[in-house]
Amino acid sequence: MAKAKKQEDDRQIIRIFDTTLRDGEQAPGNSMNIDEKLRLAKQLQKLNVDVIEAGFPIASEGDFEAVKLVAQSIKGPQIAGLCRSSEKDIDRAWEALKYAGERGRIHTFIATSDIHMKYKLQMEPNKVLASAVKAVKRAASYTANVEFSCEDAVRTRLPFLAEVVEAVIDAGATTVNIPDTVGYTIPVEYFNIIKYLKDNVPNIDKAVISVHCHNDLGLSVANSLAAIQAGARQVECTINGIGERAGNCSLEEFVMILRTRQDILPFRTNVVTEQLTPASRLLTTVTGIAVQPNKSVVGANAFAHEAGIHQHGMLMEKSTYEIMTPESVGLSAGALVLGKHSGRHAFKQRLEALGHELDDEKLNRAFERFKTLADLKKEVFDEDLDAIVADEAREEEKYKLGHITVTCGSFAVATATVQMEIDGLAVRTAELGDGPVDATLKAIKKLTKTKAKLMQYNVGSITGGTDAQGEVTVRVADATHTVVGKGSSTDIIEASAKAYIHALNRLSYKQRRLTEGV
Ligand SMILES: CC(=O)SCCNC(=O)CCNC(=O)[C@H](O)C(C)(C)COP(=O)(O)OP(=O)(O)OC[C@H]1O[C@@H](n2cnc3c(N)ncnc32)[C@H](O)[C@@H]1OP(=O)(O)O
Ligand SMILES: CC(C)C(=O)C(=O)O
Repeated sequence: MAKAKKQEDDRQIIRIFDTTLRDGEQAPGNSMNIDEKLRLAKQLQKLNVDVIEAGFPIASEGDFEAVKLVAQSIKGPQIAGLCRSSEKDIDRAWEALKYAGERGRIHTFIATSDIHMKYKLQMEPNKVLASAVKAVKRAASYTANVEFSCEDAVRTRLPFLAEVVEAVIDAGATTVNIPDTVGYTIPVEYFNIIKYLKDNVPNIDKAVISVHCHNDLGLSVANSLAAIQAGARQVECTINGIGERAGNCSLEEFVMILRTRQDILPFRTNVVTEQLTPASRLLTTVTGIAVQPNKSVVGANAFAHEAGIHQHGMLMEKSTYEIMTPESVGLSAGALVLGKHSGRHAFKQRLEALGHELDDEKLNRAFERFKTLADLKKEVFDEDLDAIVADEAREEEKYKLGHITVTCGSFAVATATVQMEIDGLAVRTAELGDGPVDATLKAIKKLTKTKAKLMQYNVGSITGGTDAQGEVTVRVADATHTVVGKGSSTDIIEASAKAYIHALNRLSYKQRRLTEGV
């Protein structure tokens, strides 16, 4: 026992820097409002990540407020905000981050590759170097917690990269990030870049080396792993691997590699891995973007054994086909079955285990919806609960669905009568359509007078069986924003209406903030 504990202590800590709320948000359809960022930040706190990058404060008033709120509310992890190497960005970042005190981290960056310096920044290398040093000094005048990133480090000439790294450490950077901004490198090359810096930058040990890998060639996790083997001690990653273009290194995959291969990897993280599935689900609930079923660690099939030979092996001895347990990533095997006889305590406890915290009013409404659903379905699954919470957690809704009546059939023209509340006023109309869903959405479009376009419509079922809830996801765009809306119900017409109204509410929220300059 003591020996195992000693081995655990001897393993080197890899700091987990979560950038779901910043780089993760940079993927289309993933942008989050202030309340959503705070909900996710609370889950990241439970996950016990070391750093939460909460946003890019100068990007908008909304992002500024979100970083500030996260800095004020979250205890434990450090809170970072990203900024360019310019005084106004850095000053603005600190205005939001100062609420986290010593845990506030200014993360400033500038690109160092020839291609970025020449075409994008249109700056000579010596000017970029001077700008990096000036930025770090400015940031260090506010806090000792300064991270500097050499954007596009992987395509940077190595001697210049080493020169920049040495200079920013001298200027006060305590973490230096070597990003693979465009997801271009491969493990052995990345290992050599980190090793080169370890061997050629005299003051390198005064800072933590961080890595930030994109997934354009599907190598972000493998590259992050190679980097820690070469000496990096912070890994930047996101829940579900979301992020700009093909995304970032997936937090759950990276963390579970270190946990599962303790036999050959002398590293560990502080992450509470049992919170991984709740974190993944909460993100899906917030963005409305599902993870693919075969996604490692958190996909719906990650622990599903289909083939007879596998099932036989599992029945004899789980380790024949299971390299990590579902419980270790927070899948609640053996949890209480929720159904129409369940009470409020079990319901609340299960929601909390899934990462959902609702205030009393929302909890009561969610509980009522759960009971209604339990009357319709034999068993209520975790996925059903996620869908209920997704509906209840919504804030400030302009549009509310009342009733829908649909007539349709092989010989009938589909007709939908929809009743809604708009800003508290009851309104009603009827429309014909090419099928009941089309008629319903047309009626909603008419009532809301929206000019937004429905770009995508998908319907699926949350669980199996003909009593399963249908889950509809829509993508809707107006002139300035694209949003995703989700709705669920055992009736797919109602699920469609809910998804469409959810998207219109999100657009209206964004429009309001734009008009208010937030
Ligand atoms: C690799 C990454 O993920 S980097 C982070 C990406 N995230 C974001 O861009 C956040 C969202 N961005 C925004 O809201 C806006 O782009 C803002 C507010 C940051 C800037 O907006 P604008 O002032 O309109 O500039 P715009 O985005 O069009 O162009 C970027 C400008 O910053 C400059 N710039 C880019 N990176 C840096 C840097 N690290 N340091 C200093 N200047 C930089 C560009 O050269 C360009 O300068 P110019 O306006 O003098 O030509
Ligand atoms: C600014 C840095 C950290 C970044 O996001 C990237 O290089 O991809």
